[in-house]
Amino acid sequence: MILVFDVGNTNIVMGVYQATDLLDSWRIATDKDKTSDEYEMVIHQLFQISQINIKDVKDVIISSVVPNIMYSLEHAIRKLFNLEPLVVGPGVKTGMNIKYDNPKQVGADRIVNAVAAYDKYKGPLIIVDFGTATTFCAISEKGDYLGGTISPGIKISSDALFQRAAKLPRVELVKPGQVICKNTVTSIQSGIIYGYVGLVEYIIKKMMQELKGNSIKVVATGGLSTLIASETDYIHIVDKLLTLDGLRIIYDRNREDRLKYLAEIGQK
Ligand SMILES: Nc1ncnc2c1ncn2[C@@H]1O[C@H](COP(=O)(O)OP(=O)(O)O)[C@@H](O)[C@H]1O
Ligand SMILES: CC(C)(COP(=O)(O)O)[C@@H](O)C(=O)NCCC(=O)O
Ligand SMILES: [K+]
Repeated sequence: MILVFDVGNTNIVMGVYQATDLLDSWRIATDKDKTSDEYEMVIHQLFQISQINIKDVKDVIISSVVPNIMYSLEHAIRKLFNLEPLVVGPGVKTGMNIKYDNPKQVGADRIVNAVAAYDKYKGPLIIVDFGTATTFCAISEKGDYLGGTISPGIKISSDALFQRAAKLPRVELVKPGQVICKNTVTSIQSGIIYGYVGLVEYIIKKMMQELKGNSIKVVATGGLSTLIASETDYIHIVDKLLTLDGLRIIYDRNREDRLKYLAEIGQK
């Protein structure tokens, strides 16, 4: 059994895998103020609620785009599982060729998504992750990570409006049904959601032109993927488990090195 962590700017998503089966998954808020003891307590409680034995976890892999919570989280993991987690980054085999100017600069979550999507759906591909930011990533037919775009996420875009315009309220992110709206709340919902659909369709269209390939699949993931995918034909697949599955796949690609490491710490 392995435990995977996807640390995003809004949420930490955890999953427990037995071979390729996801036994359970949990979502907690990313909180830079939580101490290692607090993370330890929350993780411990989640295992108890799901009736999974902590001792059955043989290894841990993390992908993070939030450096400043790693100290607390890794410390909690060391205490709970008695091992040093594998952190996706330089030195970890992903099996993917990263064609970014500086490959170290790409968010680990984007690489993990790309590994999963290429493994599950093959290339050429466009991956859209509706997280705190919305990222688009292009993957070639032979599986190279080509790069992409980063836009402000749906939730933070609407929050910015609420924070900066005195008369505008915070709204629930639901579709108002029509684009011409007759009150403030639905007008904001319309502008944010239908406006966002426009952003998504235009970026996908431009990416498809640059990719030039045929039958390019578009896969969406992240908290708000269903909301946008339900409004456009440009998104072909919604896969909420993309990042967790990617972590499981990357773990497998590093399994031999990890088994050596685990044998070493076992001998201590
Ligand atoms: N299951 C869900 N249903 C609806 N909205 C969600 C869900 N999970 C997350 N969200 C919202 O989607 C946005 C992005 O979340 P998430 O994908 O977890 O971001 P990140 O990966 O950046 O932490 C957040 O505003 C969050 O509140
Ligand atoms: C773009 C991101 C902020 C997305 O993070 P998320 O919305 O999943 O929290 C993250 O992937 C990141 O910090 N990337 C580094 C910059 C880059 O990918 O070029
Ligand atoms: K994410």
